[in-house]
Amino acid sequence: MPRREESASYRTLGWVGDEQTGHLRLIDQTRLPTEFIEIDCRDVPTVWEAIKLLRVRGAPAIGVAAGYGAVIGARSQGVKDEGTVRKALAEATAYLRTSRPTAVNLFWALDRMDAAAAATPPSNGPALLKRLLHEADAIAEEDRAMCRSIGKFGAELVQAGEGILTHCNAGGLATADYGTALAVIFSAQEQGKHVHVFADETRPLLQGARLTAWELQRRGVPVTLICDNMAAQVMKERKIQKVVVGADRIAANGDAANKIGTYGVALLAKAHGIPFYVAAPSSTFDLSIADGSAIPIEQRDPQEVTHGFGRQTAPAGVSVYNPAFDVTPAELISGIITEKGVIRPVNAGTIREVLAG
Ligand SMILES: CSC[C@H]1O[C@H](OP(=O)(O)O)[C@H](O)[C@@H]1O
Repeated sequence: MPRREESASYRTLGWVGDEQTGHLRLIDQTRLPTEFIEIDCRDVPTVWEAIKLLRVRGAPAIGVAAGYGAVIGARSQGVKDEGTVRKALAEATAYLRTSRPTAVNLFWALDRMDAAAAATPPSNGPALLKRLLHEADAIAEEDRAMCRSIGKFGAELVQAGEGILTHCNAGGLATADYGTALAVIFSAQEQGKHVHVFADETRPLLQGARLTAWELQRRGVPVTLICDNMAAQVMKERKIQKVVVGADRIAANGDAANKIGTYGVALLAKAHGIPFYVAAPSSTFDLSIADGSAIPIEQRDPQEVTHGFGRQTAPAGVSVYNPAFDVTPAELISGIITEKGVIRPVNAGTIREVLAG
């Protein structure tokens, strides 16, 4: 049963109860900003659907949701027999891997859940399930800590009074808490360095208009919403001194996949001499791929484009191209703000050095 509640401080998602009878609770982000609805996920298909339909979204938040989804799946065929729990976990993680292809955090989290089970010596079903919930909780807690550290390092780059442009939503809603790109802004604000944010609405699903503007308003950060096609003009008018965005998967050389439109913003920033930063935790790096050409780009339902805003906005049968992400080459990125420090210049060597730190 959905819960309607506008709490002063919200929790994007989290576990409620114990490992045997508890469940995942998450804000249904498709209902924001007009409705604050939380949904309780008690089976794996509900978690899968929540990820697929962006009820929960944002690379780190998807990873956290997948971790808890693995716990729900592991107990789905009974808890008593340990072999049954192991088999159910494997089926659940394999299924959750099919929900969305681009955010590497999904696969990173599910790998962690599978590895936690493999590293747990034979015991019994309840003990294994408790261990799995512990791992899912650790993924969430680590993400909270990484976001605050990203905020700390990122805020050092911010000057009071700057105009900062961001694209899509890389706020608390995209993570376990506090965000990545928005963490930079929240942390700067907490240090008394107030900035003005220009938020791209981010078609077709409007994460910027619906979610970033909502988050910033709630925290008292001045925000101006712009259409995606206005970014060049606000840069030309010298309203923007910095761009900070999130990421869904960063290759070993620093090429970064993020919401569609990010690559264009990076090109505009370059053309206007504006620093362009990516903020992402180490769990968003995929060092198994050399460059961005290997990042799978999700293709989404054409109706997201033709039936946005609650009405049909294109002729029936029109051909639609709807990639959900694009890849910004490392040479357009001034620095990558991680929980371990700022990677700059951005290249395979500096990435290895900072992530190893
Ligand atoms: C902090 S990662 C946020 C990242 O995820 C978003 O994609 P989606 O809304 O489709 O999950 C977007 O690329 C954000 O930058």
